[in-house]
Amino acid sequence: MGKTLVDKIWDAHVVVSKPGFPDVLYINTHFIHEVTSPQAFDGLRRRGLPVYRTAKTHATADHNVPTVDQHLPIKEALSRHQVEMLSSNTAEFGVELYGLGHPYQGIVHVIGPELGITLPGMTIVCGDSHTSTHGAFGAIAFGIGTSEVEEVLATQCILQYRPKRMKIEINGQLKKGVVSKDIILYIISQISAAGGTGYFVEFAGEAIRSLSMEARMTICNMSIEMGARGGLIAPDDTTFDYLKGREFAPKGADWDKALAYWKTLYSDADAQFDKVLTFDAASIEPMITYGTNPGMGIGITQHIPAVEALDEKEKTSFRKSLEYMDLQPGTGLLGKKVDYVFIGSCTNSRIEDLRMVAEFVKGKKKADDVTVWIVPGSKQVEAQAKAEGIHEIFEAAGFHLREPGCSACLGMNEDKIPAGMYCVSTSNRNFEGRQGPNARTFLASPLTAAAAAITGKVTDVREWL
Ligand SMILES: CC(C)[C@H](C(=O)O)[C@@H](O)C(=O)O
Ligand code: SF4
Repeated sequence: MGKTLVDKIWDAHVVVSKPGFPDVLYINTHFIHEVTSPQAFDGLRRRGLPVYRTAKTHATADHNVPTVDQHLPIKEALSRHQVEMLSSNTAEFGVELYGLGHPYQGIVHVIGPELGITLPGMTIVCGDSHTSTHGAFGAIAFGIGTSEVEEVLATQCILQYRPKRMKIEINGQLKKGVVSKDIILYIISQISAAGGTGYFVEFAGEAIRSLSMEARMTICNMSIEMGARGGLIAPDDTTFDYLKGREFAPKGADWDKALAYWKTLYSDADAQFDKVLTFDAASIEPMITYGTNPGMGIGITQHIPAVEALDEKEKTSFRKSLEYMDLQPGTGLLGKKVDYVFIGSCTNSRIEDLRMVAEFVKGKKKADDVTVWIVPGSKQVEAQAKAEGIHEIFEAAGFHLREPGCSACLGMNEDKIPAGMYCVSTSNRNFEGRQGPNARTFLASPLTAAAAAITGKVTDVREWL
């Protein structure tokens, strides 16, 4: 019987496998950032251990960094401390750091792919749930906890049970105004924020194949928001073209050898999945969330469900969620006033996202009472945007391209959405307090966010295209 892609990669990395125990899995690449690494380094120090493979460990500062005046000392004491600890720990243990001021600095899930560190067939971990992003290259990539970060730093291996495999096929073609963020918000709205629990999800089908690498990353990034352990997409020519010539990608004869292997990385035609779901791309419209988990999403023209339409057990959390959002069941969101627009995060802060926004806002002005934050995913994205004149289009529209970091995706740095305010956000989580205490989040695509920046309201971007 054939193998799934997940099994092919898994089997190539198992060091020890014993029935009834987790496998010992070799890890090709370990990304670290300032939030989940300090205790792991403390643990190494306590045990007197070095980092086993420093060259396979890559560090960046992203969560706690400010997104203006990065050349000045960080104002918030806790954030400053976290970032300083990453600098001293990486220096002590010999790990290269792309810290503030470095031309490669950025959100960990943006810099791995753009530097060609993330490659097909790899096992990749990071003490961060959205490590699933790297699965877009046909890699097994998943988030781990702080004690596992220590385990991987010390051994370059991790103990893991083999996951169940799910395939999600998106057939047909996307309609105008619908982009990859809408695909993933749609899937999660259909299967719920717990619908992928215990699975590694392979995304397939014509609509996925036709996506760029950056659009594929958006999908895999949010696979964990349906509870999955990770998501991945089989590599193809789009993947290989994206990787060729990148800083850390193999070169010359090494490239040819790697390419020959990468071409074997697909699920065999007769491979068995534990679950298969199929959706039609044409039935997806621009999506927006109304609640406090990413599964609470609707097509932009649709209405929030009525309470009566829900299961008894869902009703209480649904009511609580709408209370937090100060929204009424059974109503639509179109025309709802918006206070902030945040375009950024490891879901949607790459150059194609910024290009998409720039193309839409060119020649338009932002609404007077909306604050717009556009935060590139990395220094390289920022430099590219400037080289293309994208920052000037933003300035003319009334907003400013900030400096790279996680920013308002989570309230862990200076960029917080004030209490009670509504923010259309291209990030991946809309939990209570996620963007700041009592802030209210509408998750959407960069296009839908750009439209809200111009009108100051929740808007159906298709009316403008
Ligand atoms: C801080 C970090 C551990 C966390 C995560 O794991 O995802 C953050 O990146 C997030 O998006 O909530
Ligand atoms: S951008 Fe947001 S989701 Fe991504 S790593 Fe940073 S905090 Fe987590």
